[in-house]
Amino acid sequence: MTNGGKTTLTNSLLKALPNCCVIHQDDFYKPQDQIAVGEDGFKQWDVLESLDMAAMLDTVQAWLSSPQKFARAHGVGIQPEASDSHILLLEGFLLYSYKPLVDLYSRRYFLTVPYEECKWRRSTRNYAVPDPPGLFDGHVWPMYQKYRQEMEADGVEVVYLDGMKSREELFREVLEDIQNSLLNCSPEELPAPTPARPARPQGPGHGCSHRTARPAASQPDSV
Ligand SMILES: Nc1ncnc2c1ncn2[C@@H]1O[C@H](COP(=O)(O)OP(=O)(O)OP(=O)(O)O)[C@@H](O)[C@H]1O
Ligand SMILES: NC(=O)c1ccc[n+]([C@@H]2O[C@H](CO)[C@@H](O)[C@H]2O)c1
Repeated sequence: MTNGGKTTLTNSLLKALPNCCVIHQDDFYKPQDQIAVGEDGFKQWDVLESLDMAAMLDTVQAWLSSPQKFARAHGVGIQPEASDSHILLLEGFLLYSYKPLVDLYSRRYFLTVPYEECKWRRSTRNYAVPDPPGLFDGHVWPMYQKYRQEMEADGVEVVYLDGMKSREELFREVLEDIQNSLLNCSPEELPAPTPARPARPQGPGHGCSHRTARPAASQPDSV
């Protein structure tokens, strides 16, 4: 959710994880003159239609087709000795409402804070386009509720994170979880070609999509 602490957490993870790239959803906002004005009189910054999600998907696909090339193009140093895994972090407030992306994720995290905290944090922020008076209660919060309800009704599974925890605690919690999922993707645990893959906790996803595709014979014993 807005002001849950996504950027703060993402920046810490980015520094800690090897071969890690990030894509920020806010970078895909349409130009301001293409943001509709709703019946409520507010510019609709918090609806999916205000973002160029096709362009965001293209960027994710570019990473999927070659994480090394993507990392090089974005100035991320490759550390081949660290592991042969690559990680892509997506950071944004409407990541689980755009169908073509929903099943691509290996892990889905959702930071939440209570209404009062969210409103307070938001009031301290300076966005490129400042919030007009009444935007939070008239648009931001209702849209947050709407999209979250839809996500839950659609059965999109997420790992909820309590955004009231300290920055450090959240960082440790998620870092550990990511490291565990990397371990669970070690070659000896990759599914054999014929039997069905055991159910992953978060639905189909891409599972080990962060692993750079390599011929099985050349894979190391562990990540
Ligand atoms: N764990 C935390 N505890 C207290 N304050 C936090 C925590 N994490 C972030 N903050 C503060 O809350 C505000 C929002 O943080 P941040 O920019 O990371 O959120 P965001 O979810 O990316 O917001 P946005 O809606 O702009 O996408 C900032 O002022 C930040 O310093
Ligand atoms: N990044 C922007 O251009 C912009 C402009 C106006 C409002 N916002 C707000 O950013 C949040 C998502 O990070 C949303 O709640 C928008 O209201 C962003």
